Order: sequence, then structure tokens, then C-alpha cells
Amino acid sequence: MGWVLASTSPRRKELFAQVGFTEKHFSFDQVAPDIDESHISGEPAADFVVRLAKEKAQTGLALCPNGESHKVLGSDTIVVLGEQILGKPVDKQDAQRILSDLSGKTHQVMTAVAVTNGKTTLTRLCQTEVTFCHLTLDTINAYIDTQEPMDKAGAYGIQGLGGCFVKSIKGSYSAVVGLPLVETRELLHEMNQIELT
Ligand SMILES: Cc1cn([C@H]2C[C@H](O)[C@@H](COP(=O)(O)OP(=O)(O)OP(=O)(O)O)O2)c(=O)[nH]c1=O
Repeated sequence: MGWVLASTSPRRKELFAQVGFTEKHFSFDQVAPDIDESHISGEPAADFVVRLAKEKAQTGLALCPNGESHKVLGSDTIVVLGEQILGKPVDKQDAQRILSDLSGKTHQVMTAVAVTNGKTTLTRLCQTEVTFCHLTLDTINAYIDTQEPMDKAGAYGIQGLGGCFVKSIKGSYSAVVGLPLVETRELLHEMNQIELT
């Protein structure tokens, strides 16, 4: 039974490889699940991000040849500011609005992980508190010009230039980047145990 990462994110690929270091001969394949990531009106942020992680894992399994003989991991990250759920910016103007909203404030990053083998699906939700320094419009525009914000929830990357905006973080750094190492390793072990019983 081989592991499959249902993700197109190079960051998740690196983090998943990191998680497997204690496993003997750990390797995994990758598939790209194409799911509808729209938010359902009234759906709580935590339910939304867990639902998307599960859908990515389950859609990923369906893409595997001999699906039933694989274990698939999917993950999703959103940024939550008060009542607002912030995904990836749709364009530069959207990135500017998101970063102006995050400036000088504390937001939550929610990352959900789901693993499935078709019969059992296990999930974990990780919430991290991130506080931004004040950002001028010039800084925001210069950051957008680097293109870094465009493929990231909340329009920033803590692991890149966006790290310069982070005054403090309470919780899991790897979860902000896209895959919480502790929780993912727990899920990997739990699923492997299920396979053995
Ligand atoms: C907040 C933040 C998000 N991100 C990234 C993590 C996720 O890749 C992305 C959020 O989008 P997601 O929809 O969670 O993931 P994705 O489309 O990049 O990849 P997948 O194929 O697995 O669906 O934002 C960072 O890299 N750094 C950060 O600091």
C-alpha cells in the first residue's frame, strides 16, 4: 500500500517528504486533485477547510490506478481574519486588499490534513495565530510585484519575503506553510497502524 500526495504544491511535497524520515523506505507519488474550492454560505471556517482537505484526499484516491491499494493525503490552508475567510488572491487588486486588511492585525491560519485509504478517512485541523506588522501601501505594492503572494492563501508566504511582515506566530510554522509536520506524522502512523490490523 503506497502513499500518494494529492497536491500540486511544491511546499507540501517537501514537507511530506520531511515527515516520512522515520518510515522505512518512505516514498510517495503525487496526483493533482481538481476540486471546487468554493465556500458554502454559512459554513464555519473550520468545517470548510476540513471539508476541502477531505475532498482533495478522496478525489486524489479516485485518480490513482488501483485506488483501493493506496493511502492518499490531501490538505488545505485558509487565512481567517475575524469573520472573513481569505483564500488565494484572484488578482493584484485582491492581493492589495487582503494585505491591507492583514496589516497591523492578528489573523488565524487554518490548515486541515486528511488521509484516506477509501475505507477510513482521518483528519486533523491546525490553527495558528499570526500577527502582522503595519504595512505601507508602497511595501504592499512592492511585495505584490514579486509575484510571491499570488498562489498563497492570505496573499503572503511566511517562508519567503512575506516572513518580513510576521511580528509573531503562536502555533505551528509548518501548518502556515501548508502542512503541519507533527499532525501529519501522527496521521501517517495512525493510518499505517490501521493498515496492519
Ligand atoms: C499563509 C501561507 C500560505 N501558503 C500556501 C499554502 C498553500 O499551498 C496555499 C493555499 O492554497 P491551498 O488551496 O491550500 O493549496 P494549493 O492550491 O497551493 O495546493 P493543493 O494542490 O495542495 O491544493 O498557500 C504558504 O505557502 N505560505 C503561507 O505563509
